[in-house]
Amino acid sequence: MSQSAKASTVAAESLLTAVAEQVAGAGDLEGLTRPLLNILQRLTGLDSVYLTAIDWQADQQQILFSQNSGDMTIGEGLVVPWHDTLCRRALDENRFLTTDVPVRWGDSEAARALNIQTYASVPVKADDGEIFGTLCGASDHVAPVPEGTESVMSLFAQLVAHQIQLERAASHARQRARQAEDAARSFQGIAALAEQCSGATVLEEALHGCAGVLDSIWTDVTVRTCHPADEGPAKPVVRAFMNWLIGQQLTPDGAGWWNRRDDPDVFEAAGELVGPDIVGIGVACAMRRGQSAGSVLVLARALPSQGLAAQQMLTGLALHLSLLVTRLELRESLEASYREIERQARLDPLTALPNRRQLEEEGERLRARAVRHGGRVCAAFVDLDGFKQINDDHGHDAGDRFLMQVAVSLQTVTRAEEICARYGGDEFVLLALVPEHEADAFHDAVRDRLEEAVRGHYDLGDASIDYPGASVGVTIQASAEESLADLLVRADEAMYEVKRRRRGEGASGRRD
Ligand SMILES: Nc1nc2c(ncn2[C@@H]2O[C@H](COP(=O)(O)OP(=O)(O)OP(=O)(O)O)[C@@H](O)[C@H]2O)c(=O)[nH]1
Repeated sequence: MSQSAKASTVAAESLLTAVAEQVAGAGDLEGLTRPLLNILQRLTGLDSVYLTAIDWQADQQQILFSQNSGDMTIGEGLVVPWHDTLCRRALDENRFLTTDVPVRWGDSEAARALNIQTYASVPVKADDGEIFGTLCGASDHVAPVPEGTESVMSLFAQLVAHQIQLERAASHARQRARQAEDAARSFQGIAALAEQCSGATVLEEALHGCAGVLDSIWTDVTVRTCHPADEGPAKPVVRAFMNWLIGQQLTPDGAGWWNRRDDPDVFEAAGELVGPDIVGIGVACAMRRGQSAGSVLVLARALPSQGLAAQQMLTGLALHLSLLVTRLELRESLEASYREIERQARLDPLTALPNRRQLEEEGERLRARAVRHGGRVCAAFVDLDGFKQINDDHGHDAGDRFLMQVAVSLQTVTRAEEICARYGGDEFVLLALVPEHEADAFHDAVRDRLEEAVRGHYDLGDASIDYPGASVGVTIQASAEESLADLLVRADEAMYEVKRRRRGEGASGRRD
């Protein structure tokens, strides 16, 4: 091997060693590129060597890293229109080296401005052929670029392209990881929102719970709740949102995000609530028959990082709130039905007076009051004399009409603290609380009151009758301990005593 061949082999080996060291130690694109530019400049002797990036969409080329010597300075960060560059011309002509730039590419303003005479350029290409940028060298004089420079620059360009691809892959992976984290947070958030809605027994409770969840997962937001019943400060914003939705002619799913461009007026209203720096407003409404029954309002000073997921989260929340409203409505109407059934079960269907079951419940309450406050329970048994005859003479319907009118009369003379019930057939019972020292007077007064109430003229449809009156038996508890059942038995007996007397029978007559 000749001396010069030996020398060039040694130079090539030391160059490769230097490059290998730089590549191994490079932490990022800059850490790789700067030493490579340094080696390249020493190797070529060109005034400026640099790496560029091409933005194909913006039609621009930018100097990323450069190394300058002599009079030529190609500044880092410099951006030039791509179509005017020497790189574009070199690429188009597939030309590595040009030593007569002013002659060949005299139309390039950038080359004229920088006074470039010699120019070398290789593309920095991804594996799939995408051109990231160029690796270049330039001098303001005719520079004798050594043989083999093109291969070295191509090798360097490959190393740079490799590094760019690595960094892009890493950035892509980081982005995917962030998206996965965001998605996980969204799912957790939606699960937490669903839990708030499924556990709530009133809408306001769910609205506040969900507002708390959103507040904890999103930063830079103010979360408010709004309910039609409250005239809270968020109400104008929510109303504007609903109008906006209707204006969009969307099927309102009750959720949305919008920005200042969508409706500046809404942002004015929001600004008055929490300050002017709101960039986004989100609303999730509990929908009831196309109207908002209540809402959660998000006023964001920075859009939640979840982006699209943030919208989905509000849509999901609106759905859960709307389901809750439906569930609560169903429960309410079920409860109302139960209450009505319960009420009906305590009423006599013909006269609408309390029936025997309710009489017994109320009677026990009266007994308890008698024990607490002193006093006695008074029971008055009313049996309509000759009722069977009314049925027989005028028919069952007329008998019904008679019973209903008697019930109205008895109800009319029943005082607020008393209870009057249909005990069965043609029997009615009145229960009252009597102060102990008034027992005797009350006994006669209640009997007279009831007899008087029942006696009189009745219009029974096809017929009318003058009814002479009922048998009324009145008893008062012997002591506060006497049971209601015993009291009613005694009242029944007293009534029969009266009935027997009224019939003019002997005292030993028994009930038929
Ligand atoms: N129209 C009608 N009749 C009823 C109703 N419930 C019971 N009755 C009738 O009421 C009558 C009551 O019988 P009684 O108490 O023996 O008849 P009464 O003529 O009043 O006899 P005394 O009590 O001895 O005076 C029976 O004929 C029952 O069929 C009802 O809801 N409507």
